Amino acid sequence: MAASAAATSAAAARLSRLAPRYRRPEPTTWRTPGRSRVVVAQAARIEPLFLGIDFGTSGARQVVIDRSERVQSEFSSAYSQHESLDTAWSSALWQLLDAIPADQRRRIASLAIDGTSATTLLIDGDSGRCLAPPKLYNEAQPQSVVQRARQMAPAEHTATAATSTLCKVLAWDEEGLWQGAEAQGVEPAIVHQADWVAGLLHGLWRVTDYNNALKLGYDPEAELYPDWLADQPFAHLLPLAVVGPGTPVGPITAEVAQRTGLPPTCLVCGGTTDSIAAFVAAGVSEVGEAVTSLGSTLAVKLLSEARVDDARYGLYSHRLGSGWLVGGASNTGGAVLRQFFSDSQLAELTPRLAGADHPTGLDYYPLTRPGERCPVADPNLQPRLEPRPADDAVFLQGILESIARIEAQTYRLLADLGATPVGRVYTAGGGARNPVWTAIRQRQLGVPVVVSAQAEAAFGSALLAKQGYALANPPAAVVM
Ligand SMILES: Nc1ncnc2c1ncn2[C@@H]1O[C@H](COP(=O)(O)OP(=O)(O)O)[C@@H](O)[C@H]1O
Ligand SMILES: O=C(CO)[C@H](O)[C@H](O)COP(=O)(O)O
Repeated sequence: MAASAAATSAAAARLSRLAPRYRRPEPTTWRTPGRSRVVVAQAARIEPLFLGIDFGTSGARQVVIDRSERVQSEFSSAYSQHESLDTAWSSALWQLLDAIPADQRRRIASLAIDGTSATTLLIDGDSGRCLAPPKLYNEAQPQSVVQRARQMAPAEHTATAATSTLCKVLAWDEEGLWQGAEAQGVEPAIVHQADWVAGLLHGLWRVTDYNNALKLGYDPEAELYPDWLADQPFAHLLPLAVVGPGTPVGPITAEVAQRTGLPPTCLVCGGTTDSIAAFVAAGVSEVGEAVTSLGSTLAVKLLSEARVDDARYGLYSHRLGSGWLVGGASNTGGAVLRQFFSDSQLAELTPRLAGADHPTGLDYYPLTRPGERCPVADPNLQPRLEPRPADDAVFLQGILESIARIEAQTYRLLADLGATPVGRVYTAGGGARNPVWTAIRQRQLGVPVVVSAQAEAAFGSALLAKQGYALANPPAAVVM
């Protein structure tokens, strides 16, 4: 324990030395002749822009917005299928940054990144190099590891889910991976996908946000690692700084500024998870309003007065400012659709669907492979996609209806467990573009399903970047 305590203090000392190098530009002051007033005004500056980057399952997207939150440009990049995950993610990042129009790139004042939740990396804490293949958000870990998590964490804590970040850390612990790296003089560290991508830009490898840290076991209310986690022999691997989404962290490195053309003062801010970024994008503010992310997976986020945390059903509560986002994420979703239909085939088939007034009666559980996270946490739940009708339009509607049924079941379960009942649902992700699916979902949910002006995760991260810039650049004081 002494060794790990020393390692923790050494790592903490190193991070403090790496404290965010961000220096607020000094406002310009001058004395107006003949009068005692001092007017403090910001130096004339270029109108800033804010960049949000969403690292989803199938690809990454970015949005650039201005102070009025108008979209100035956007771009997406599918991940290469022929590279390691981390290489595909870094390639996508540089492609996205290169795609920002040059006249906008030099005005990017801040950025924020969201990623898939519980996608976990074991890295060299000095260089960010991966020490093992990343473990994706939906990769369930062995039962032996789940048992260890259940022994150390509170009952039904989300960190005890087989797909949790904690279980992934315990799997590497059981394999002796971090211990082996340490024996070779490497400083191993645990980060999430969004943290790692941000590290490529600011060079800080021990920083995360309290949304991504939830499934590790971090307590976002107390803002600390609880003793049951901090006392573990691997605790020194955990992120040393846990910030709120949109909190200023530090500027990009000089090398990144040189490589990308971003200004050297471009501020990297605390990120979040993809479904929470979508929630931020939707601009939801009323308790009882919710955002369903219909991407490769189905993620549900409901603004609730009461927390709901129950790993049996894959439900947990994320903090967002002073509120609680209750929900969970199912393995069902667009990835199942993509197994059978391309996006263009979906667009072609949708007008042929019978629609909400003519249900198919098909009862599927659409999964790409065995294993479900929510509304039931069962790593062995089998996909159910039979019988397949001869008509693809009927088959497609059967899948859409079944995903809608899982979504409605999740919201009902949240209400049964004490969450504020859902009153309105916004939709994010690729599935939001399907009006027939929206009508089917509305029939199942029994509440309005509305399209928000913006519900894309990248837009939500851009709003977080704008927030971080404002925190680092408070309005100038005018002293008369
Ligand atoms: N017209 C459509 N109707 C329903 N689903 C669609 C449609 N177009 C695309 N999708 C689905 O959207 C998903 C991609 O959404 P996206 O938000 O990019 O996912 P992710 O960010 O999880 O990779 C795909 O799995 C695809 O099947
Ligand atoms: O399914 C996912 C990938 O798209 C993630 O699990 C999703 O982000 C939900 O996680 P969280 O509720 O922690 O945001």
